[in-house]
Amino acid sequence: MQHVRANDGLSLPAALDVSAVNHSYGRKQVLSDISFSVAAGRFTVLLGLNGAGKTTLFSLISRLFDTRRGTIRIFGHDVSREPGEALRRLGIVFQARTLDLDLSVHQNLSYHASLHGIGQGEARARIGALLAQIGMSDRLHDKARSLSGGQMRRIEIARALLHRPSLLLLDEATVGLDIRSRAEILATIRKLVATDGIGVFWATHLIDEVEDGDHVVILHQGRVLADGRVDDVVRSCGASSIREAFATLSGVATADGGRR
Ligand SMILES: Nc1ncnc2c1ncn2[C@@H]1O[C@H](COP(=O)(O)OP(=O)(O)OP(=O)(O)O)[C@@H](O)[C@H]1O
Repeated sequence: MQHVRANDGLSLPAALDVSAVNHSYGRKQVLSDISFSVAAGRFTVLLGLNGAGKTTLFSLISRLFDTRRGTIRIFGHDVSREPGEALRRLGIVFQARTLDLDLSVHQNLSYHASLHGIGQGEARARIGALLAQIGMSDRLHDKARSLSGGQMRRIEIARALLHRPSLLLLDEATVGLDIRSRAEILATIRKLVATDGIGVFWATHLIDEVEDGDHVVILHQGRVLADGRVDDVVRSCGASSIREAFATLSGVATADGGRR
């Protein structure tokens, strides 16, 4: 594995630390000895083809699945031993749509706020601020089913931020969206990192969503092939771009079929 990350976490715990994690569905092993960390307050990309194991990894991090081998820590808290402490620091947007289509935007968000024990007045204030941030204040009372795919995604992002997590996980958040919506969502998330200091772990198979200053974890067939700053990973492969580095490491032409 190309492991080029400097020890940039210093004495602070990483936002996410995954150590020697394995996962199998029956006899089929889909994650093999996965280890990497995600620094606080930074945009880190989990890059891998469809089927690489990204969703499985997210299911383990969020504790949808039990981790049987290995450990996962969120800001130093083991998700198996201290799930409450770990998970309250985590916001997650899954690949599959999860809004209740028959409820309004407000109802979808306030239900989530109440699950996190946020009082009604505080929830109203946070919902107002988040909808303003994502440019959707005018849709508060609209039914979720009346929103476009990109708008639904933005509401899901707002919902994931309501309890003010320090680490936000997004699994293929731009899948199925047009180019403009993709760019808007990615820009919204990058801005969150820059202005609010939130750490983001962004899973994608689209190489054009990766920028040179990002950190990247390359996952391929259930194994971590590289982990570090994009420019360091590129250099350590003797490549001229992250696209070429991915091809060199995985033996597959590109993660996204060569799209630019
Ligand atoms: N419930 C399941 N039972 C058996 N195999 C599964 C199950 N879920 C996923 N897999 C297999 O595990 C491997 C990893 O799948 P996973 O969904 O984690 O990958 P991914 O990188 O998220 O891909 P995608 O972006 O297509 O969702 C694949 O080979 C997949 O077929």
